Amino acid sequence: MGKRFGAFQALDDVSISVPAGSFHALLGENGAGKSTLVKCLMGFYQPDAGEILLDGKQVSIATPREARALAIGMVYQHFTLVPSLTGAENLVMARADVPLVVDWARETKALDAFLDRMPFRVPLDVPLSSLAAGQKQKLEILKQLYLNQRFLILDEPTSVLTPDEASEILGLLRGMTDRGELTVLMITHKFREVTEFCDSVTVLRRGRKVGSGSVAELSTDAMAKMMIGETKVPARAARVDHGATPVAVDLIALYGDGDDGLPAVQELDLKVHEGEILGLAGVSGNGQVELLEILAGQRPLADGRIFVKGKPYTPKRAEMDVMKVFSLPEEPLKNATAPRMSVAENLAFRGFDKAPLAKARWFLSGKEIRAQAESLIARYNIRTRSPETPIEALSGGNVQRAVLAREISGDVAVLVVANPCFGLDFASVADIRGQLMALRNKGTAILLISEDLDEILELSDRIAVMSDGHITYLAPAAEADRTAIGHAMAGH
Ligand SMILES: Nc1ncnc2c1ncn2[C@@H]1O[C@H](COP(=O)(O)OP(=O)(O)OP(=O)(O)O)[C@@H](O)[C@H]1O
Repeated sequence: MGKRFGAFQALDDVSISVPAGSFHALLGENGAGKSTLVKCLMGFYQPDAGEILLDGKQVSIATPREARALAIGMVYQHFTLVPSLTGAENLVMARADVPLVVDWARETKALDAFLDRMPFRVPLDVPLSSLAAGQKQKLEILKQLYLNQRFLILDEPTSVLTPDEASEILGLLRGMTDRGELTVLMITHKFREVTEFCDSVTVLRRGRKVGSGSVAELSTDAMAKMMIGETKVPARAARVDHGATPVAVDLIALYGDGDDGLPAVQELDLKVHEGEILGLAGVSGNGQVELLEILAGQRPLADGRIFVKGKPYTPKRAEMDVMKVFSLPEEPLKNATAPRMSVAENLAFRGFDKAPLAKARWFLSGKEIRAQAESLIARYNIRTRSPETPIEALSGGNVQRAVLAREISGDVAVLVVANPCFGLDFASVADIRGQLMALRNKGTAILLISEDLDEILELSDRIAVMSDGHITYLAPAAEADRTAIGHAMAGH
């Protein structure tokens, strides 16, 4: 298969073969071409070279609808089901032949019979929004099985799950492939998932296939080497001991509402000191997103007070600018970029109205904006064809890197980040975590919101847990206890 975007060869003569009933991993660094490959298989893109053989027969897949008719389905990193509908409604509505008037009594019976044949169950009678992340992801998979998809493409399916949930779901899928009920092609950045659940692996680098083989015969090191070639993983800056430092951010009795109008952040108190990483753990959906949005000025504060370096702080652009408060939200393409604007323009959002990017505060200097972009692209290793490329054309990991570059490249007093390494390959994870540590060492106060407990344990000076909108646990990292954190996360 080959695929070009303009002059850029995103996939170059890549062949991959997935035997029926096997579990195949697709590995590669950010921008390697993994999504492009599966989008060609799903009919989102048309490959411009190569062919697809299904059960030995050549097929053409012009649209996702045609992929679906061939029993090829895909599960994404983020949830795609409708939160306000129940599981049953989501499943039935996803069908191509959904009738004008649904006979719910009949459908419920049919769904029950369907669930009886499945290796796992999910409550289908409650709105999706009331299910935990693991349950939602199971339902995404059940939906594909309900639609009779027998070749499942999973794009980093465990990013939003806890390690236990991830193991459970991959274990169940592995059981189905072992019984020959399913064939799986999974994009992942986690070597553990490859070694524990997959039979074979293909590795892409810069659009080309650089290796493949049976998992049993490949070491993690060999796979890592194939992914990044001779590139060196940067060594992490050591944690500098600052001793006691002043409070940089003081959050006092914060309240904020969620999208449903119900309180999402409730009586939240938290301090982050200069030169400290405060790790905020929690199961997703406990108010972390809303807290970040309040601090980033994207959601109104219902009540409470925020101080930055002792001064009252209102999260508006002008104050962020003066007090040097920066943030990286989840899903940065959606929440922190203008997708169709160029990489250079997106990188200029923080400073476009100031010298040197603007002259006399009114006239933007295209030359300066481009020069700044070129320097950030080089420094943060953002893989883009040019600074003028729309940011939505970058791979997921590179969008993440671009937004981080914009937020952390200047003088940063306070940084609020949510899942900064989401979807990044292992070398980029090391790089970004190193950058966060270096910022902390320079004195930045970092509030690190993450669903990855290992990330929190690795980076934080102190660890807090957020549950049901407020802080339920707080301890210095050296004294933090995994079990106690787990209990606090579960709301005990
Ligand atoms: N629609 C598009 N237009 C232009 N270029 C694109 C488009 N989609 C992808 N690309 C480019 O193709 C390359 C491969 O991107 P792809 O999304 O396939 O990478 P990936 O391996 O899935 O990365 P990640 O792990 O970050 O998701 C990237 O350099 C990207 O910028």
